[in-house]
Amino acid sequence: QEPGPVPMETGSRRRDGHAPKAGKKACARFGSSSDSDELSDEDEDDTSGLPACTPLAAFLSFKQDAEKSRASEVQLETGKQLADSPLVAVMSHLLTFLEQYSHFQQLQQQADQYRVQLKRHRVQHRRQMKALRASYRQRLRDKNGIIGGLEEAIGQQQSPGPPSEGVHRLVESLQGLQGERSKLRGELRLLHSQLEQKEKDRHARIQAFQQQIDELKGCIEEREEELSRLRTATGATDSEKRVLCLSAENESLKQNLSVTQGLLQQLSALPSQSSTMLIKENENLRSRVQQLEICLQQRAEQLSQLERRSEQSEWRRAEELRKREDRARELQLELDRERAKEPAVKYVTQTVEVESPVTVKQLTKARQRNEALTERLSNQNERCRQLEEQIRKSDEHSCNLQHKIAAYEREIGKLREELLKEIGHLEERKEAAVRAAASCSAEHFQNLQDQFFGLQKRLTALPPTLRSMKTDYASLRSQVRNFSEFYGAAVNEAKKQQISAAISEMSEANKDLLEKYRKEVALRRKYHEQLVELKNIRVLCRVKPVLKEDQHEDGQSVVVTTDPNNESSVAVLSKGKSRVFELDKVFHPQAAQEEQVFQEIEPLVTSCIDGYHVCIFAYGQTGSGKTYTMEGSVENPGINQRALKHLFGEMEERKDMWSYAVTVSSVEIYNEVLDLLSKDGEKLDIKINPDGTGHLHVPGLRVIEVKSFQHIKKILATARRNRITFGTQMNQHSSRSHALLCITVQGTDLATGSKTTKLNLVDLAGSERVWKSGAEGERLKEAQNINRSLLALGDVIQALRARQTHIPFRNSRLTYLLQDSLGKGSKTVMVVQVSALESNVGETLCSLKFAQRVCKVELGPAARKIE
Ligand SMILES: Nc1ncnc2c1ncn2[C@@H]1O[C@H](COP(=O)(O)OP(=O)(O)OP(=O)(O)O)[C@@H](O)[C@H]1O
Repeated sequence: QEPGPVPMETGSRRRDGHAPKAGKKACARFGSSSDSDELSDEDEDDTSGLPACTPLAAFLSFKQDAEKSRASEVQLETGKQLADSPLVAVMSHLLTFLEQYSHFQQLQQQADQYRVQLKRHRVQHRRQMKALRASYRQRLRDKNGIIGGLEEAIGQQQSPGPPSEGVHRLVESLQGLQGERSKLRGELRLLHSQLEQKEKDRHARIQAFQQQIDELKGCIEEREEELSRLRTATGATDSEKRVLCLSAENESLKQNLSVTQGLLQQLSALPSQSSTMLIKENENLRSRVQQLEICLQQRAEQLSQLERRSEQSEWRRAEELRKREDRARELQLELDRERAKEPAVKYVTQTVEVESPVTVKQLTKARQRNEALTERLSNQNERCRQLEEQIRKSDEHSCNLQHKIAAYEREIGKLREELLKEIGHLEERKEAAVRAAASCSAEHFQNLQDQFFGLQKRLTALPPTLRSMKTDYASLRSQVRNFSEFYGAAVNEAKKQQISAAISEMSEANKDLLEKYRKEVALRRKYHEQLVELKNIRVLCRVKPVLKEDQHEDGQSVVVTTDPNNESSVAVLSKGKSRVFELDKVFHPQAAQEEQVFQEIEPLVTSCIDGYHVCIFAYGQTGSGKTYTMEGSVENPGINQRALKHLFGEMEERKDMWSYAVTVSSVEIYNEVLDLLSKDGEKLDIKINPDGTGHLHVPGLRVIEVKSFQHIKKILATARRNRITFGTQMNQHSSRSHALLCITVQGTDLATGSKTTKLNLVDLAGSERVWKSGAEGERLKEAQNINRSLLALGDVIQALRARQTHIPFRNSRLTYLLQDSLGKGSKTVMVVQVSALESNVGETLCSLKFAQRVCKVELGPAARKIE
């Protein structure tokens, strides 16, 4: 049963586990909320509830379809379907996982929405705070203006004259207002600090909330990862874990949901707190305004009292003035009356003057009194004028004050209206914000509740599914267990069969290979023998190891290298270039005398017994190890001794069929030909044998017949002792001559006749550069002779290579003596000795070039010397 299209594709979360673009965008914006305080309109639009078409809905519809089709399938093919039930169980597993996955997606969406909502609330709160602060500032400014105006008025009142009692009171009231203002300022500061504190608390709470959301998100992501892992992974043992994990996840989801609800309630509580704070502040402001109004009314009353008092004092003054005027008029009238009675008075006065001095005195007193009264009257008049002036001024002042009070009252009325308007506006906005937040919170709460109920329903529906999954899983596990056993047995069987087949195949192949290898070896041997027979000259190269005594120059490097994978090539590094020489065989510096070097020579020595002339000679610069290779040391003998030992061994093996006679002679070519085996070092010469064979011989040369290997060892020791050596700068025991050990083997077989063969073992003197070896006098002469004879050998080789008709054997005693060995029908081996040191690179190159030339020489097929 195919599961059909994957429902995840229709959801807002993609298969690769990334959040959808809108959600991501909201997250990114929320993360960078510190950068921008304002929330864009787009953000506000984004957060209007859950999406209508969720992946869960799509998934559920898909699941229903799948279940329907599954039921129909079950009805149709009951017996057959039972066999496929594990597959169906796996499908239901997968569907449950998908359900969980879509639920995780929903949770994440909710978390995103919470974040956006929180941000919006925060922005709104900030706006409100900002407006409140601005209104406070404005009010403070207005009050400052009012107080400034009052202060100005007081200053104006104080400047013209001495302040009256009313003015004092006004100043006092102004001072009270100023105190009030400072108090208000203090309150405002307190409010500011409280606001800041609240802001900080709110910020901390928002951060804590954000952290919780992040944790929730991380948890959801972990679950997602785990789900994806579970989804991708298959296998029987994981299913049980999956069931446990899912139940644990459901529990944690429940907890998360309750936490989120609590956070939401907190969120919805936040705007109401801010609104209560605003109401309180508004009330405070109103009470302040009322206080100010009361204060103003009091001041108005005070002013009216002042006016009344001033009116009363004016009236009193006017009354007193009137009384005084009346009195003055009465006095004037009395005076006039008195004046009118002048004669009588005059008479009386005269009488009085005449009659009584007492009366005169009384008269003067009366006059004085009259003058004082007149003065008093004038003073009273002056005082009245002053009072009138003062009354006029106080009238003017009170009029001004009344104007100002009216203006203040107007301003206060305006302010009150504005303030009321503002308060009303703020209240409206606050109520609208509270209403919006409450509706939004209620809506979200409702949504969350719905989801919670949905989740609860699903959770209640989960256990039977889990039980069915468990049973399916148990059956699957038993199947898988049986399958693994069966599979293991089958695999073991197959492996055994495979292994045995492979072993038999391998042994067959090995047999074939062995056979082929044997054939190859035989063929190689055959071809090699054919080649040797055809070419009959082989060139071997031996590289001398770097010894301690050779490193007398510091910083000498090794320039000759051998290739372990290619035994016929040697490379020389000269002037930064590597030159490779191809020879028949190259021995590496650590090659042993027996194991490597002699083994290569051994077949040739054997062929000497078989009836061939064999010549082995060592060539190379002085000190390169020629004598070491040919003679060797007492502990580690060279080719000479090993060849003779091998020869005697072979003869011993063939003694039943053959009888052998071996003779040995040894000559040294040192300026002259000398016999190394005679005691006095007799001088000899090379001649053609008079026996008619055309072979060369040295008349007078001591030829010793040897019977055993021990005997020959003694002869070799004698020859070594008699050989001329001197110390040079290149070699402490430099051989100053070419030494030739000539072994003649005469074998006799009654059936086939007899044969005589020669084995020439030649240790040539080393070529040397006299400026290097420091040769002088006798050594110089020796060196010249040596080099001359080696040159002659080079010429012979060149002629042989070029297949010239005339080979210049007679140009030197060396070539003359080696004529038989280098001529046609012989088997020859040249061992080229080279030094690996950089200081000898020139000589090494010369030796190797010569060796390569020799390599190209063909002596023609070897011929058995059977008589
Ligand atoms: N393969 C080797 N292993 C160890 N020592 C060696 C080897 N080859 C040469 N020597 C040492 O190097 C020194 C010089 O060698 P040798 O006398 O054989 O050189 P040479 O070519 O015969 O020189 P000359 O032509 O002057 O007689 C000797 O002391 C010898 O023991």
